[in-house]
Amino acid sequence: MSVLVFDLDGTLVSSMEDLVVTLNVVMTAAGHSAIPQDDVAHMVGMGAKVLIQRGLEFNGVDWTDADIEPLFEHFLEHYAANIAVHTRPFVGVVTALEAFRKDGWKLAVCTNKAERLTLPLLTELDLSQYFDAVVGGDTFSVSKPDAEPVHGAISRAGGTVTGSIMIGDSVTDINAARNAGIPVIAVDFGYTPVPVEQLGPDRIISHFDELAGAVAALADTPPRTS
Ligand SMILES: O=C(O)COP(=O)(O)O
Ligand SMILES: [Mg+2]
Repeated sequence: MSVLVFDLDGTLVSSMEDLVVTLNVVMTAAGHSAIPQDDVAHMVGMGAKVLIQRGLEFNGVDWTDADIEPLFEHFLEHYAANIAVHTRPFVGVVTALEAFRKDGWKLAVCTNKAERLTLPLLTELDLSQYFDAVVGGDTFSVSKPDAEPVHGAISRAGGTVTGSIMIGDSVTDINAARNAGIPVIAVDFGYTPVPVEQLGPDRIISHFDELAGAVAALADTPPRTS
């Protein structure tokens, strides 16, 4: 049984505005400057702790692990309370997920967002029902681009690595898919400092309407491992 493994932020959902609001609440409360959204878009994809670290570096602040913890706690508290103010599924997501399920695909989420944020966000947006498994950045001891969360998502969804496909928006997802030994489709509307064209995904889509065609084209392609 094959699994479509979806990244979350920048792939299934447009979450940038809510992430920026929370990051800037945290930054300004700690006495640092707010960061413009276009710059934050280059910092998302490795979870909230890395987002905070990159935000501090953007503000020229030297940080230690001890500095990050209270900011992370503040981030979790504020983001959990404001998780879907602006965040919505990208256009065509629900139609595509329904069609894939009808066609017999298992579906999973594999995100670097913490599990305790990921599950409520999916519920809030009425997306939980479509997924056989949800893996967050802290579900396993390692996160994407490591292969383990991708393999974990596939096995928790009841599927096999062979035939499964990753869909993501950043270098982290593309490398995670490569490490996991599965093909990867990149969306070109997500959050990445490097255009996905330069990252060598197996296919690129610009709208969820194009996903079925890309999946069909890859379904019988042997996996690349480099
Ligand atoms: O950085 C994050 O919060 C998670 O991002 P992802 O869903 O793109 O893995
Ligand atoms: Mg992403």
